[in-house]
Amino acid sequence: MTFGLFDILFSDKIKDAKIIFVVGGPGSGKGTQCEKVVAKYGYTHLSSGDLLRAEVASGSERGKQLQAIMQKGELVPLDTVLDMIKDAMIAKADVSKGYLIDGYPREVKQGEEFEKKIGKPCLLLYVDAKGETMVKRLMKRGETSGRSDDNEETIKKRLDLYYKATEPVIAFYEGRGIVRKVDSELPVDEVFKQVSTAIDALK
Ligand SMILES: Nc1ncnc2c1ncn2[C@H]1C[C@H](O)[C@@H](COP(=O)(O)OP(=O)(O)O)O1
Ligand SMILES: [Mg+2]
Repeated sequence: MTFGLFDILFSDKIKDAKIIFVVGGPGSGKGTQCEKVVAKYGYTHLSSGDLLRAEVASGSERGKQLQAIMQKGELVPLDTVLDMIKDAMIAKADVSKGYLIDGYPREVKQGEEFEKKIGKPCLLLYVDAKGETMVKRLMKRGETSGRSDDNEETIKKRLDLYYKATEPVIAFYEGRGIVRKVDSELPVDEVFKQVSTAIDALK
């Protein structure tokens, strides 16, 4: 592996910024909590799903390929997501005190690649809700979200993939002692109290 000057400058810029992974099933409430963290702490919120959907909306060739993958409820290629996150982080490097990386890593390998190319997370926020709760919320969100993956068939696939691929991510970082679980069965503001406690504890 080689490092260019650009990479060195990048790591220098973000080395003091906190990196928080926000992990939880589809519809668990990651986006909802991240918005509140942005408002209270001024962190930069980067949702891998939103970045990908923006690429789809641009109508680019890459966007068309991504659309097909996401509609099936599958994971898009690792390098694609990581490049997008990195570009978005660079764009905010001068102003950002911290980054909320929402919906990434989806699998252990993605976490490892992120650390190699970008840096180490100081916290993994585990937004936990029951499967049935997530399905209910997604079906409701699907009424207005316009998201092509908020339909019953795709939701089931996304949940299966979450349990299979993403739960091991939580176990992986538990080994490092940086996981804080919040109970997202509770009302939004109650969940946010738990989120705040976890963030306030960061040095
Ligand atoms: N604690 C909570 N109680 C009730 N509804 C919640 C909730 N957190 C989120 N929601 C709602 C808002 C959305 O319509 C839906 C999914 O939330 P989201 O933040 O978009 O989830 P995610 O980003 O994890 O997919 O559930
Ligand atoms: Mg989301």
